[in-house]
Amino acid sequence: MISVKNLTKRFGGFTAVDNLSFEVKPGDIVGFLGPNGAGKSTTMKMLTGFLTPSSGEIRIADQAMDQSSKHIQQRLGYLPEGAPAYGDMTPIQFLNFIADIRKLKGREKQQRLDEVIEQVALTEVLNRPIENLSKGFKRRVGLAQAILHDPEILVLDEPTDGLDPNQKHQVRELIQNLSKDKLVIISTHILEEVAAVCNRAMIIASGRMLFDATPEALQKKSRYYRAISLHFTQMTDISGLAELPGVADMEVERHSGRVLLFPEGEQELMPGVSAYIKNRGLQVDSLYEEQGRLDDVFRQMTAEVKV
Ligand SMILES: Nc1ncnc2c1ncn2[C@@H]1O[C@H](COP(=O)(O)OP(=O)(O)OP(=O)(O)O)[C@@H](O)[C@H]1O
Repeated sequence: MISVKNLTKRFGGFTAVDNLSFEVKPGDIVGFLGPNGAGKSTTMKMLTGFLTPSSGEIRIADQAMDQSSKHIQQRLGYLPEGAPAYGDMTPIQFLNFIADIRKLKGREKQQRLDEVIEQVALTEVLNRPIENLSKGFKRRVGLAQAILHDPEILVLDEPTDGLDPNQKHQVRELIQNLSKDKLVIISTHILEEVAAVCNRAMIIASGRMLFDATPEALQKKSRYYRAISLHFTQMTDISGLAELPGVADMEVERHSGRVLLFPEGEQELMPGVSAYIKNRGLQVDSLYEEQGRLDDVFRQMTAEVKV
């Protein structure tokens, strides 16, 4: 369990993290979201004991970070932003080195190395200097070192940054397949990643917490949530759609010609829209209810925050 109270970090006169309080429990996979400079990396550095807070308290598994950082660090894995590693080492040398620091020995050490190398698909580059690897492979070396000792707590700063779509998918699967009693915090700029992997979304901007709930609850805040999206096969008079009961607003997307009908409150529009189309014999090539657009909510929430 992580418990954070009134966490603040100032750099000179600038407040990067501003009075954050939250708790994270085993089983939580938290997507930590925020625009550039929101304070995500700074928060993660404090959570992992690499940066001292200006004020506030961090407790992990009932130990205070300012008193027991070494103990806490044994229980967590951390992938920092960028890909810091010893560039002139090869991945296998680097991972052996990390395994020794993590006090893994003998059969267990070899077993963990084999497992992790397979999990993050590093076999083909094991003997090349890390500095010569592509960004994606460097990122995977970073991930491997974070999970090597099978920690209960994982803090991953943009784990899929620089990966190609297949690798992104693999890393998401890896995170999803971690045992259910782990506690994971992932920062990302990819909103779909949060919907795909996380069961909790936190949004910060200017160091302050704006939202902390499930990704579904975040989606529900979108103005597109339960909006009806339809596209007509031919030019059609659509003025009647805006008059249907429960329709608060209608928009036509200029580039696609797609019609969007926004509901008043929680009203369900699909039955009325379907009946309207059927009764008039109109031809549509697509008709569906939107789930809500995360990028839209994110923009709306973070745009309101003054930097
Ligand atoms: N050591 C430092 N000294 C001064 N300012 C810093 C330092 N580290 C971070 N900052 C500032 O604190 C703010 C938060 O930075 P941080 O890296 O935590 O943001 P972030 O949310 O991780 O951004 P990004 O998504 O771009 O990685 C930024 O304005 C940054 O310039």
